[in-house]
Amino acid sequence: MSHLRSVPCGPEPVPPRSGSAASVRVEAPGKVNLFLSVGAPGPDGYHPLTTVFQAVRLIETVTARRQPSQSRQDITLTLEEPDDAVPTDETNLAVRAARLLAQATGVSEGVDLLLRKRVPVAGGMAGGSADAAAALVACNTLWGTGLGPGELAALAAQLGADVPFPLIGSTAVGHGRGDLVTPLMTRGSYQWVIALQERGLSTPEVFRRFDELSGQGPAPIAQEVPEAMTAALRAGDPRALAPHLHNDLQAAALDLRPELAEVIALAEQAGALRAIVSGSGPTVVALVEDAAGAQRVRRALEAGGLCSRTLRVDAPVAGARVVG
Ligand SMILES: C[C@@](CO)(OP(=O)(O)O)[C@H](O)COP(=O)(O)OP(=O)(O)OC[C@H]1O[C@@H](n2ccc(N)nc2=O)[C@H](O)[C@@H]1O
Ligand SMILES: Nc1ncnc2c1ncn2[C@@H]1O[C@H](COP(=O)(O)OP(=O)(O)O)[C@@H](O)[C@H]1O
Repeated sequence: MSHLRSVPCGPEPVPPRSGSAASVRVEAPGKVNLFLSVGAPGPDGYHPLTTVFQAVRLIETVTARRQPSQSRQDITLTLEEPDDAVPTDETNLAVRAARLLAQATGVSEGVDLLLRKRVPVAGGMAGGSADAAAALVACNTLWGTGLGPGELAALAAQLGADVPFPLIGSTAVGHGRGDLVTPLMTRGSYQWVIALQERGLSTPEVFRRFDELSGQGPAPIAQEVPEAMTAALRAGDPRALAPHLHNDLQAAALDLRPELAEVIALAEQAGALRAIVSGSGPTVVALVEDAAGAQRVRRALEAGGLCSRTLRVDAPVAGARVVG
């Protein structure tokens, strides 16, 4: 089913705009879920969510380059740093995004995409979704297709539940599959220590385990984000936010990867305000008060030997935007 109603889809291909830029570079952020309430799956297999996304300073970069006019008109993707875990074919979310935009707008031009990844792959931080959002914005600019934010969001939702959020970034509430996003007013900056795992977790597998663990059905989904959480975010108060961090998928992720419970415990013992699994995991994110706190938590995690790497990032940051 198409979610896109107002995009021109006529049979006439849109000719390339002469004189426009040869390349467009776009940055888009990864995310953490500050709150994730999951309901029972619907007939399409998708679970209704009430979630709070926060965009973190782990930035994906997609550069869209115009192809020489005599070349085959195609969509190609190259990774700046080759990674076996990231496909470079038609299944890459950035390629799917470019193709969907071309189809929706009748563009016949190709594009070469160059992708620089900084978000851990299959880590529950929506790196692939950020790539798709960045590719939509980059190609919309390169091709001069002129879709507005609402039209891009509708295409994004067709690519994946997590794709609309990196278009807007900052902090937002997600409903539906997580694709219906509304910006949330927040203040201040939040410091996170990110504990990475060598091996990712598959999102569908985590949702499946969630269903298994829920037996007769999960607890009713939270219809709204708890007021205490939105108040803490409005106040810009990480101490007040910490007790309200919540992830319904955490039990499923811990069931699949029991060692993550130790990662969480280590981070909290080292002084993190709170540590939780990010989205479907296996990345654990620890909210810390300041740089000194971050350093203590990173040291403890690295000494514990239960994660492959740690990073320190701040949040929130802006959504997909053209740079350079
Ligand atoms: C769990 C979350 C939380 O933000 O993020 P990640 O931790 O994976 O980044 C998201 O819901 C993931 O979104 P995303 O990764 O875009 O999901 P999609 O590609 O649309 O769907 C992949 C699969 O996940 C399951 N899925 C996804 C979203 C949803 N609301 N219900 C689901 O059941 C379905 O099995 C679906 O086939
Ligand atoms: N651009 C992309 N970057 C990363 N993974 C991608 C991309 N396109 C498709 N994939 C596939 O999607 C899977 C999950 O991607 P990712 O967005 O990194 O994780 P998550 O869904 O946990 O946030 C990867 O294992 C990979 O096979």
